[in-house]
Amino acid sequence: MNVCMAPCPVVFDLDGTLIDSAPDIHASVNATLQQFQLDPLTLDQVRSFIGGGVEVLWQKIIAALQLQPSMQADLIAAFMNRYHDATGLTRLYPGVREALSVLADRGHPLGICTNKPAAVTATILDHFGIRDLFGVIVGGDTLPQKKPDPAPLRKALQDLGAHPTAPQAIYVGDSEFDAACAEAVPVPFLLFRLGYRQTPEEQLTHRAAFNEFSELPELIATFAEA
Ligand SMILES: O=C(O)COP(=O)(O)O
Repeated sequence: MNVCMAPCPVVFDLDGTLIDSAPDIHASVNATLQQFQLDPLTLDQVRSFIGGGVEVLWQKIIAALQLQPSMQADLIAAFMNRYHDATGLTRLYPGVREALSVLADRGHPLGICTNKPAAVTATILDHFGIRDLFGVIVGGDTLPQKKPDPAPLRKALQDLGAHPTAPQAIYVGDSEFDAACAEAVPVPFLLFRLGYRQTPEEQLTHRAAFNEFSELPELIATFAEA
Protein backbone atom coordinates (compact mmCIF):
# COMPACT_ATOMS: atom_id res chain seq x y z
CA MET A 1 0.00 0.00 0.00
CA ASN A 2 1.19 3.49 -0.76
CA VAL A 3 1.46 4.99 2.71
CA CYS A 4 3.29 8.17 1.91
CA MET A 5 2.40 9.84 -1.43
CA ALA A 6 3.34 13.46 -0.82
CA PRO A 7 5.87 13.90 2.00
CA CYS A 8 3.66 12.51 4.75
CA PRO A 9 3.59 13.56 8.40
CA VAL A 10 6.08 11.62 10.52
CA VAL A 11 5.48 11.65 14.28
CA PHE A 12 8.14 10.46 16.74
CA ASP A 13 8.10 9.10 20.24
CA LEU A 14 10.83 10.68 22.41
CA ASP A 15 12.31 8.51 25.21
CA GLY A 16 14.01 5.41 23.84
CA THR A 17 13.43 6.62 20.27
CA LEU A 18 15.06 10.01 19.58
CA ILE A 19 16.84 10.23 22.94
CA ASP A 20 18.44 7.90 25.44
CA SER A 21 17.15 9.62 28.55
CA ALA A 22 17.28 6.60 30.87
CA PRO A 23 20.50 7.75 32.65
CA ASP A 24 18.92 11.12 33.57
CA ILE A 25 15.63 9.52 34.63
CA HIS A 26 17.60 6.94 36.67
CA ALA A 27 19.64 9.70 38.37
CA SER A 28 16.50 11.72 39.19
CA VAL A 29 14.72 8.60 40.51
CA ASN A 30 17.64 7.61 42.74
CA ALA A 31 18.12 11.14 44.09
CA THR A 32 14.41 11.14 44.96
CA LEU A 33 14.61 7.71 46.60
CA GLN A 34 17.66 8.84 48.57
CA GLN A 35 15.75 11.93 49.77
CA PHE A 36 13.12 9.55 51.20
CA GLN A 37 15.84 7.22 52.60
CA LEU A 38 14.81 4.45 50.24
CA ASP A 39 16.97 1.91 48.38
CA PRO A 40 18.28 2.86 44.92
CA LEU A 41 17.29 1.09 41.71
CA THR A 42 19.58 -0.05 38.89
CA LEU A 43 19.67 1.64 35.51
CA ASP A 44 18.21 -1.50 33.91
CA GLN A 45 15.27 -1.49 36.30
CA VAL A 46 14.48 2.17 35.68
CA ARG A 47 14.87 1.77 31.91
CA SER A 48 12.35 -1.06 31.95
CA PHE A 49 9.84 1.22 33.73
CA ILE A 50 9.96 4.05 31.12
CA GLY A 51 7.33 4.59 28.44
CA GLY A 52 4.02 5.04 30.23
CA GLY A 53 4.71 8.50 31.66
CA VAL A 54 5.65 9.73 35.13
CA GLU A 55 2.72 8.18 37.02
CA VAL A 56 3.29 4.72 35.51
CA LEU A 57 7.04 5.04 36.21
CA TRP A 58 6.35 5.63 39.89
CA GLN A 59 3.65 2.97 40.11
CA LYS A 60 6.26 0.50 38.87
CA ILE A 61 8.91 1.81 41.31
CA ILE A 62 6.46 1.59 44.20
CA ALA A 63 5.61 -2.00 43.25
CA ALA A 64 9.29 -2.96 42.83
CA LEU A 65 10.28 -1.52 46.23
CA GLN A 66 7.04 -2.60 47.92
CA LEU A 67 6.29 0.94 49.09
CA GLN A 68 2.99 2.34 50.27
CA PRO A 69 0.97 3.52 47.23
CA SER A 70 -0.01 6.57 49.31
CA MET A 71 3.59 7.82 48.92
CA GLN A 72 3.16 8.29 45.17
CA ALA A 73 2.14 11.96 45.13
CA ASP A 74 5.03 13.04 47.39
CA LEU A 75 7.55 10.96 45.44
CA ILE A 76 6.38 12.40 42.11
CA ALA A 77 6.49 15.98 43.43
CA ALA A 78 10.09 15.48 44.64
CA PHE A 79 11.03 13.72 41.39
CA MET A 80 9.64 16.51 39.18
CA ASN A 81 11.84 19.07 40.98
CA ARG A 82 14.84 17.22 39.59
CA TYR A 83 13.43 15.84 36.36
CA HIS A 84 12.02 19.04 34.86
CA ASP A 85 15.40 20.19 33.53
CA ALA A 86 17.48 16.99 33.66
CA THR A 87 19.44 16.89 30.40
CA GLY A 88 23.09 16.37 31.43
CA LEU A 89 23.13 12.59 30.95
CA THR A 90 20.69 12.46 28.01
CA ARG A 91 21.94 11.78 24.46
CA LEU A 92 20.39 11.82 21.02
CA TYR A 93 20.71 8.36 19.45
CA PRO A 94 23.36 8.34 16.71
CA GLY A 95 22.12 9.74 13.39
CA VAL A 96 18.93 11.27 14.80
CA ARG A 97 19.82 14.88 14.01
CA GLU A 98 20.83 14.01 10.44
CA ALA A 99 17.75 11.85 9.81
CA LEU A 100 15.41 14.57 11.09
CA SER A 101 16.99 17.19 8.87
CA VAL A 102 16.80 14.93 5.78
CA LEU A 103 13.10 14.32 6.45
CA ALA A 104 12.45 18.03 7.08
CA ASP A 105 14.33 18.95 3.87
CA ARG A 106 12.18 16.47 1.95
CA GLY A 107 9.11 18.31 3.23
CA HIS A 108 7.77 15.83 5.78
CA PRO A 109 5.83 17.62 8.54
CA LEU A 110 7.38 16.34 11.79
CA GLY A 111 5.83 15.94 15.22
CA ILE A 112 6.43 14.48 18.68
CA CYS A 113 3.98 12.33 20.61
CA THR A 114 5.47 11.30 23.95
CA ASN A 115 4.20 10.35 27.39
CA LYS A 116 6.85 12.66 28.87
CA PRO A 117 5.35 15.91 30.26
CA ALA A 118 5.25 18.58 27.54
CA ALA A 119 7.41 21.12 29.43
CA VAL A 120 10.17 18.55 30.06
CA THR A 121 9.96 17.55 26.41
CA ALA A 122 10.37 21.16 25.25
CA THR A 123 13.38 21.64 27.56
CA ILE A 124 15.12 18.57 26.10
CA LEU A 125 14.36 19.49 22.47
CA ASP A 126 15.68 23.02 23.15
CA HIS A 127 18.77 21.55 24.79
CA PHE A 128 19.57 19.67 21.56
CA GLY A 129 18.53 22.60 19.34
CA ILE A 130 15.93 20.52 17.46
CA ARG A 131 12.65 21.90 18.79
CA ASP A 132 11.99 24.04 15.70
CA LEU A 133 11.96 20.96 13.48
CA PHE A 134 8.67 19.85 15.01
CA GLY A 135 5.36 21.39 14.01
CA VAL A 136 3.58 19.84 17.00
CA ILE A 137 4.59 18.46 20.39
CA VAL A 138 2.01 16.37 22.25
CA GLY A 139 3.21 15.46 25.75
CA GLY A 140 1.88 13.07 28.35
CA ASP A 141 0.00 15.88 30.06
CA THR A 142 -1.31 17.61 26.90
CA LEU A 143 -4.56 15.59 26.99
CA PRO A 144 -6.27 13.62 29.76
CA GLN A 145 -5.31 10.43 27.84
CA LYS A 146 -1.80 9.02 27.42
CA LYS A 147 -0.46 6.40 24.99
CA PRO A 148 -1.45 3.60 24.39
CA ASP A 149 -4.73 5.52 24.08
CA PRO A 150 -4.86 6.76 20.46
CA ALA A 151 -5.98 10.30 21.40
CA PRO A 152 -2.51 11.91 21.76
CA LEU A 153 -1.27 10.58 18.41
CA ARG A 154 -4.54 11.53 16.71
CA LYS A 155 -4.10 15.07 18.05
CA ALA A 156 -0.50 15.23 16.78
CA LEU A 157 -1.60 14.08 13.32
CA GLN A 158 -4.52 16.46 13.24
CA ASP A 159 -2.31 19.40 14.27
CA LEU A 160 0.10 18.48 11.45
CA GLY A 161 -2.76 18.60 8.99
CA ALA A 162 -3.17 14.83 8.49
CA HIS A 163 -6.48 13.07 8.75
CA PRO A 164 -6.45 11.68 12.32
CA THR A 165 -7.30 8.13 11.26
CA ALA A 166 -5.80 8.05 7.77
CA PRO A 167 -2.90 5.72 6.96
CA GLN A 168 -1.00 8.50 5.12
CA ALA A 169 1.27 9.19 8.07
CA ILE A 170 3.88 7.32 10.08
CA TYR A 171 4.57 6.90 13.78
CA VAL A 172 8.11 6.03 14.85
CA GLY A 173 8.68 4.62 18.35
CA ASP A 174 10.39 1.98 20.45
CA SER A 175 7.89 0.59 22.93
CA GLU A 176 4.78 -1.45 23.59
CA PHE A 177 2.94 1.81 24.35
CA ASP A 178 3.90 3.21 20.93
CA ALA A 179 2.98 0.09 18.96
CA ALA A 180 -0.41 -0.22 20.66
CA CYS A 181 -1.13 3.49 20.20
CA ALA A 182 -0.29 3.38 16.48
CA GLU A 183 -2.44 0.29 16.01
CA ALA A 184 -5.36 1.98 17.76
CA VAL A 185 -5.21 5.17 15.65
CA PRO A 186 -4.57 3.32 13.19
CA VAL A 187 -1.35 4.47 11.54
CA PRO A 188 1.68 2.49 10.24
CA PHE A 189 4.31 2.00 12.95
CA LEU A 190 8.09 1.90 12.47
CA LEU A 191 9.89 0.24 15.38
CA PHE A 192 13.31 1.48 16.55
CA ARG A 193 14.84 -1.72 17.91
CA LEU A 194 17.44 -0.24 20.28
CA GLY A 195 15.13 1.59 22.70
CA TYR A 196 13.39 0.48 25.90
CA ARG A 197 11.04 -2.25 24.58
CA GLN A 198 10.48 -5.21 26.91
CA THR A 199 8.47 -7.33 24.46
CA PRO A 200 9.86 -9.42 21.57
CA GLU A 201 9.66 -7.56 18.27
CA GLU A 202 7.40 -10.18 16.67
CA GLN A 203 4.74 -9.58 19.31
CA LEU A 204 4.44 -5.87 18.46
CA THR A 205 2.40 -4.74 15.48
CA HIS A 206 4.74 -2.81 13.18
CA ARG A 207 5.24 -2.12 9.49
CA ALA A 208 9.05 -2.27 9.65
CA ALA A 209 11.88 -2.13 12.18
CA PHE A 210 15.28 -0.44 12.11
CA ASN A 211 18.48 -0.23 14.18
CA GLU A 212 20.11 2.90 12.77
CA PHE A 213 18.59 6.33 12.19
CA SER A 214 20.67 6.60 9.04
CA GLU A 215 18.29 3.94 7.60
CA LEU A 216 15.11 5.86 8.42
CA PRO A 217 14.80 8.38 5.55
CA GLU A 218 15.16 5.62 2.95
CA LEU A 219 12.78 3.35 4.85
CA ILE A 220 10.18 6.10 4.76
CA ALA A 221 10.92 6.81 1.10
CA THR A 222 10.24 3.14 0.23
CA PHE A 223 6.70 3.59 1.51
CA ALA A 224 6.20 6.32 -1.05
CA GLU A 225 7.37 4.01 -3.85
CA ALA A 226 5.51 0.87 -2.71
O1 LIG B 1 7.64 7.38 30.04
C1 LIG B 1 7.86 8.55 29.70
O2 LIG B 1 8.00 9.48 30.53
C2 LIG B 1 7.94 8.97 28.27
O3 LIG B 1 8.13 7.93 27.40
P1 LIG B 1 7.98 8.10 25.81
O4 LIG B 1 8.74 9.33 25.35
O5 LIG B 1 8.59 6.82 25.33
O6 LIG B 1 6.50 8.22 25.52
